[in-house]
Amino acid sequence: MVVSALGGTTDALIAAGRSAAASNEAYREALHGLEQRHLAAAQELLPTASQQASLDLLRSQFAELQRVCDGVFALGELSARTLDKLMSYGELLSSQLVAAAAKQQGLDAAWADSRQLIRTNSRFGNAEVDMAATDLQVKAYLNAHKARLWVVPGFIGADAQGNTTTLGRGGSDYTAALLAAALGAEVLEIWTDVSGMMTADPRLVSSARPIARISYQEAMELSHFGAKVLYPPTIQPVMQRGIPLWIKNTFAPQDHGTLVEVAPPRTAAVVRGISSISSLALLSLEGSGMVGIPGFSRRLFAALARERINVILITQSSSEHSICVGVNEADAARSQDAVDEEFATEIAAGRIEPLRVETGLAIVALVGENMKSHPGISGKLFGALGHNGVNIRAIAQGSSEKNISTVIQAADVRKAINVVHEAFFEATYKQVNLFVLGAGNVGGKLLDLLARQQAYLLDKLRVQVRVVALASSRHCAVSDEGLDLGSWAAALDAAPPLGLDEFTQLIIDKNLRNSVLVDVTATPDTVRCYAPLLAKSVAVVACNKVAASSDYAFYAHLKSLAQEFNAPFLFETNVGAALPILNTLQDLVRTGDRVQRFEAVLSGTLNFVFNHYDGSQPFAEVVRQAQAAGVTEPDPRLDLSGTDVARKALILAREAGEVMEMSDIEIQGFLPASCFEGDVEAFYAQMLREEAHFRALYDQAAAQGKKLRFVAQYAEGRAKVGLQQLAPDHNLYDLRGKDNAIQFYTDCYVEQPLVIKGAGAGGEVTAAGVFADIMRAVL
Ligand SMILES: NC(=O)C1=CN([C@@H]2O[C@H](COP(=O)(O)OP(=O)(O)OC[C@H]3O[C@@H](n4cnc5c(N)ncnc54)[C@H](OP(=O)(O)O)[C@@H]3O)[C@@H](O)[C@H]2O)C=CC1
Ligand SMILES: N[C@@H](CC=O)C(=O)O
Repeated sequence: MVVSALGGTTDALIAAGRSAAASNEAYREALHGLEQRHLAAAQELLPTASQQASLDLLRSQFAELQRVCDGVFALGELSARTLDKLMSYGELLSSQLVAAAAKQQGLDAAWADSRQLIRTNSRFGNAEVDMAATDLQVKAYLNAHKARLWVVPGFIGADAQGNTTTLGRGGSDYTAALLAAALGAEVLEIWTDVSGMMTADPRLVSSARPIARISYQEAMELSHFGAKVLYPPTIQPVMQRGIPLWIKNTFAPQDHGTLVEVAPPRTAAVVRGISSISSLALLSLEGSGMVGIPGFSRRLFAALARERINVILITQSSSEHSICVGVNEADAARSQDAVDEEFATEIAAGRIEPLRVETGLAIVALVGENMKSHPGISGKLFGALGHNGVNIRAIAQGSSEKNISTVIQAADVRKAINVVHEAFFEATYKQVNLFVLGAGNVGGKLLDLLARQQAYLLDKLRVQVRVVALASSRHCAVSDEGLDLGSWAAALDAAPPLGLDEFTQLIIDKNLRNSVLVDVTATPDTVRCYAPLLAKSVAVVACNKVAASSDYAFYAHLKSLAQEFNAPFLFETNVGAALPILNTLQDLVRTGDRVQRFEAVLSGTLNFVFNHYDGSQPFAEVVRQAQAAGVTEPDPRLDLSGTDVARKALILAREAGEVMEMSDIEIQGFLPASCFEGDVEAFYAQMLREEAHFRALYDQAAAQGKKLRFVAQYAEGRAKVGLQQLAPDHNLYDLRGKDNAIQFYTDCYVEQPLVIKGAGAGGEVTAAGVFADIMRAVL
């Protein structure tokens, strides 16, 4: 049984040593606290009658420890050798206590000093183990001494001169593995405080889960990074002897834990886990003077090795123009000096550049032995990162394909590791983070719809939709866990205001995976946040038509940002609400078809009005009913003037490939100009006064058995919108309620048009269309 120190002891001993070296007498107090803690542990562990020997032993060892620290205090210096000696007390004390307790339990137990077992070199602080000597010492010791249970301090060893050395933080696991290997143990169990190796660092990924079985190679790859469940060197000794290694949780022994073995059974998951390492610096040695000349890499690595700088990742492009290595950020400055000195002549001659050092980086890596037989793994990895705006600075993959490493900005690690985890672990749900602007007619319906569908999405699609921020023009509610959609209105009412720029910055700063801006306002203000968000790979879903019908240059800029940054910019509901009009048009264009012309009824409001108005009640009253039914724009004059239809015609023409501005659309209005003087109430009042005008329009059409329809027409680069009287044989005659309809004539649909028809306005259907766009953006 190998024992590590009581929690926090090693750190406390280091701190005590450092204060002593800094002439700070606080070390005495610290040692006293540690002593009390160990004495209390002894009293708790052993029966009163048999405590004395252990208490005496502890006191004498603390007296020794005190003398060592007094020496450090007197000298004002803490050497690596003395620090190793200081640190060793943690394990020496705890293991002697455990040995005493084991004997008390009636076990045939004995304590062995690992300094007599583990032989190392004299590199104090992180000594290297002499495996052969250790093997011999362990066997010789156990042959010479007899006990059924040996209790041994972990973490420490001794050099050939008998000086105490340490094996690196977490080194108790390593001690156990060395002993298991020397003894040819049947199994090695590591009892720790987590239930095994996890698919990702659980501090970063809440859905990370324990890995039941894993190969030595995979465990080695995972143990280097992230949540260090296992001290990395631990695996080597047991792997060489094929000794199975269990990682179990002391606090949940019933949990399965992780079995590390030669060949775990194949599972559906080709990726076993995802590792991450922060505080990385990328060193780039570049220059045309390197191309085709052997020896540059040897000199680069030798310069780093001389400084004892550990290289974490290596990559070189086939052009040989640059070599790139990843090192610990703490080693960056020393690396720069060492490499620039090594290549001083070539740098002076301009053959290579001084070493370029970039800090603030991190590695996210996929680990899995089965990846080698599966194409598409790296594609999926890069796709998942790319879709979330995570820029990959460097890539490394050996031909064994056990590990695919990507170097990214440290600020992106949490997002990156989560999207990669979502992409590779089926049982994991995908988290979608919404930032919603607008909670009016459509916005409110959307939030209620999300509330109703949340459970379905989680259960059936494994998608967790969260509204992280919700803003109206006066309030903004934010919740990192996602707002409770059952009470969004109360949360919004109680929330403070937030400006649009701050709202935009909030989305960028949160840097959450699968982020979507949802614009369900009608204002021109909000569209200014689209470009900065798309440039951060945040998807934009808008039923607000302002952006797509603004200046062509702005519309085209947003479309190109969406393409460049892999961020969907979706606005299906801009035309016909949830009817699949824009998606169908995009399919036509994508497949090389060309729209020759289209004819459409695109205003739910006007269709509602002309379907309900027959002179039996005032025209203005029917418009009010349309507004009450939620089909009009917040300002109904946009509908009645034909502007809303013109915007839709413009968006359709642009999506068909036309470069067109709003001023190119001919709007043939049918309302007297007087209706547009004043505010919305004045508008209604004036329509009432103009009732005769509307009655005349209706009567003329009805007299010929025709219906009034406000029609948008586009043909060969020209578009117009206006009121028409349609006969019963016209495709756009037979429309109910707030229906929209469009007929496309294209190179493929020459005689019989492609017709799309159905409810084309209203809060519910529009909300459903926005919801569909959100899903399209993230799935
Ligand atoms: N109705 C329909 O059938 C269809 C509608 N649409 C589009 O849906 C959009 C929304 O329409 P509708 O829901 O009726 O409009 P509403 O007027 O009912 O709601 C608009 C919402 O936007 C909020 N808002 C306004 N300015 C800002 C701002 N600067 N920042 C944050 N929030 C803001 C408003 O807040 P506050 O209450 O504080 O002012 C309100 O919550 C429109 O663009 C419309 O064209 C698209 C297709 C069909
Ligand atoms: N006000 C619009 C709503 C959808 O865009 C309409 O009437 O069609």
